[in-house]
Amino acid sequence: MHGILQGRSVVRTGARISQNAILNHAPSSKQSRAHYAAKKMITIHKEVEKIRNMGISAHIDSGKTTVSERILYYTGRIEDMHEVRGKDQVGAKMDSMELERQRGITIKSAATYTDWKGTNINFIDTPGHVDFTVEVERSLRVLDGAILVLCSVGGVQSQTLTVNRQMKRYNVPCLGFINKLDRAGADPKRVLKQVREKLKHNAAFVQLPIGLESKLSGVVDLVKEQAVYFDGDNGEIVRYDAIPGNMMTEVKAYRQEMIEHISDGDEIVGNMFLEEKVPSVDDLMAGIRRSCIKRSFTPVLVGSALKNKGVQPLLDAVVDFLPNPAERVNMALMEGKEGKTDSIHLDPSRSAQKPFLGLAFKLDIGKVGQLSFVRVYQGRINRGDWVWNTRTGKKCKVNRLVRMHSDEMEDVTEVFAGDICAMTGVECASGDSFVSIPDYKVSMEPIHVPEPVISMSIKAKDATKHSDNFSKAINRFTREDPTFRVFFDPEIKETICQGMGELHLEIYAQRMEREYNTPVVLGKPKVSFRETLLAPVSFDYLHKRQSGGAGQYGRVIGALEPLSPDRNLDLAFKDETKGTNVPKNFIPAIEKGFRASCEKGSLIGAKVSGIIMRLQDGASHVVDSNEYAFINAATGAMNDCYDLGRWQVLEPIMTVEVTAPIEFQGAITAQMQRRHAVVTGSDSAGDWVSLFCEVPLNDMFGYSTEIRSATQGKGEFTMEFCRYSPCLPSTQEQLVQAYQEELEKESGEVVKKKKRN
Ligand SMILES: Nc1nc2c(ncn2[C@@H]2O[C@H](COP(=O)(O)OP(=O)(O)OP(=O)(O)O)[C@@H](O)[C@H]2O)c(=O)[nH]1
Repeated sequence: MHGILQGRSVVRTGARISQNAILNHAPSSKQSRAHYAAKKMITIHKEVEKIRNMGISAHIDSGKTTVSERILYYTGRIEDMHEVRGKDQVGAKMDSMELERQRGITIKSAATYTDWKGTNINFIDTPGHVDFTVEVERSLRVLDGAILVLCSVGGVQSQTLTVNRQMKRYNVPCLGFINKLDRAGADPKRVLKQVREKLKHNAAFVQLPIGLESKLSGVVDLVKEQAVYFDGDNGEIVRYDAIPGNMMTEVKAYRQEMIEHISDGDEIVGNMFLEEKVPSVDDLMAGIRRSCIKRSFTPVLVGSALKNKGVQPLLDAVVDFLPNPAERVNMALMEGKEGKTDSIHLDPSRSAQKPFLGLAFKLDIGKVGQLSFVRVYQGRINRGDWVWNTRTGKKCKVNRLVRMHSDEMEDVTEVFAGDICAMTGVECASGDSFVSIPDYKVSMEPIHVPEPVISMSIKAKDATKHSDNFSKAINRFTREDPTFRVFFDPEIKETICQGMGELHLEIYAQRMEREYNTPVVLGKPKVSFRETLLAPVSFDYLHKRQSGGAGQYGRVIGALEPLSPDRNLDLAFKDETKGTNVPKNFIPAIEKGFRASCEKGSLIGAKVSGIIMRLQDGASHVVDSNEYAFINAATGAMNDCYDLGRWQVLEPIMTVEVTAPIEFQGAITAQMQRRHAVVTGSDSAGDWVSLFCEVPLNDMFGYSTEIRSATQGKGEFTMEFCRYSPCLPSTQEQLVQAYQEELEKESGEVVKKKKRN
């Protein structure tokens, strides 16, 4: 009853509004320039209630960049809209890199800010490919809310699960936006079901689509009970109208469902529900806001960014439901007594009363030098101020303070808690904290950086001509991206790069050629295996050299133990010595020797992890003990452990989702089984089937070609890192044998060279 009455009242409001069609954004050809110029002068120093820091995250190709482009257009930040991979060859604003525009994918997250109905929205468009996952990770670390974009056909996909985990890790509230309702096969109800079942969200529609696929004409706002249409050439005129008569029953049912879900997530609306009181529109709006911020309810909106439908209500929802910076609890670590750290609450007020604290979450090294993207968590900072890096203790001057608009910079003089800005002149690594007072020993928790899983050899095609540029490029890329690592392997005399996937490394190779004029050759991709210990092993090693010259003396006694499987990528060291047999000043040298020995294991020469060295005792000499002696003692102890311990190879296991027309289900299942997959589930929608599996990365090489040929080019797959697990005994045997042969070949060559000499 309630719903229908509300609906009628909206018919009147809608009719009134439709006559005076609201222009949320008016860049019609005549007005556009004046409108754009006026909008460009955005007030920066808003009160905290008028700020939103939000991200747009999703699985590959769900439409994040297209949504961002519409947001920029409707808020007057850009004059024209361009499509990702559009015919005009311009590309979307947020995909500013040439390679992004060419390939139609987002590689780097891009930040910008805009203004919607008086609220300042800072937002970051993030990549969808799992290879660039660190970009999503660090963006979500500093944002207060997010839009989770879902494709109305694809639904919840593998990368949606990753993004969802990342949001959970940083407790980021989100709105769901089911995009691409214009596509054939669009099924938003199925997607909502998946959001509930697979992502475990207490979610409900707050909008319903009016028509689907080619008949999509607008959306129904279930809270305010009105239809919303998007008129004009680019959907810039938002027209509110009465709900179509044929949708009344559906609207009533889904509104009731929405109220029930809000009640589950919000106490106040929940009590009204129990007392059978009818919540007003304001009650519902407030309830959605409270529960969305608490992450106990996820409002789901719908639309089609490409067809310009549903983006303005999405912006309204960002303002109405996502938190302002003061509504998030931000904690920092404070150095306490005796090396202990305490968690402290940060003050979100936009004033200079409390000391400044900012987190550098991303670096971009370009023409202006290092541009450090910083989220301000407390206090204020002015251009020209001095700041201290809490990790290095270094003091640096903020030469320039800017706000980013994709690849453009706009200078500002000061920023406050809640702002996102970029600074030049400050030296840092991504994840460093800055403070304005040197003895303010407070820093933000670091950003989670996933371990690289794949490696390839890399070299400049013309090493003599391009060695300088090659080093410059490597230096820049490794500083900007903590998941891209490069090192020289002296044994095989090759430079090795490691990353999150083949695409990740290929993109860097292409960027070297484009941006540094240095064509490079990549070797075959190799999996980054690990080695770990199966059972504890004790050590007692004396390193002694006391004949002639300065002596060396150091003895270490203790045990090497495996860590629990959930810590199989960690290395730990514990000093359990009592007394002064091993003087405390030599403990760091022992740890150094231990960690250096873990760089290369004895089975296959891979990194060693998942172990703890417990140092329990040892011995020293008054004259001959020094750091070097204890480093050697630790190395000797590790060599003994390699000989005496039982070791095992670990390999990266990937979560793989294969999608193909249903007639190929048998073929893709067989393919996966041949690749030692463990099938964890399957799902079908219409004529398509999705297979979910866990597969060793080592067995996934060449799969893109194989799936294409087995499914007439129709099948596709996505994969992402899941965990490291022990590899099959047969795989371990093969790897060990190959490593032994490699070693023999090398030592054979050494012997031959010596003979020739
Ligand atoms: N039919 C339809 N296509 C859309 C819609 N939104 C985006 N697309 C298209 O989907 C493709 C991917 O869009 P993007 O905006 O690049 O998606 P993305 O999520 O940013 O992509 P990545 O960052 O590479 O993961 C492009 O070809 C878009 O034109 C939509 O609402 N309907």
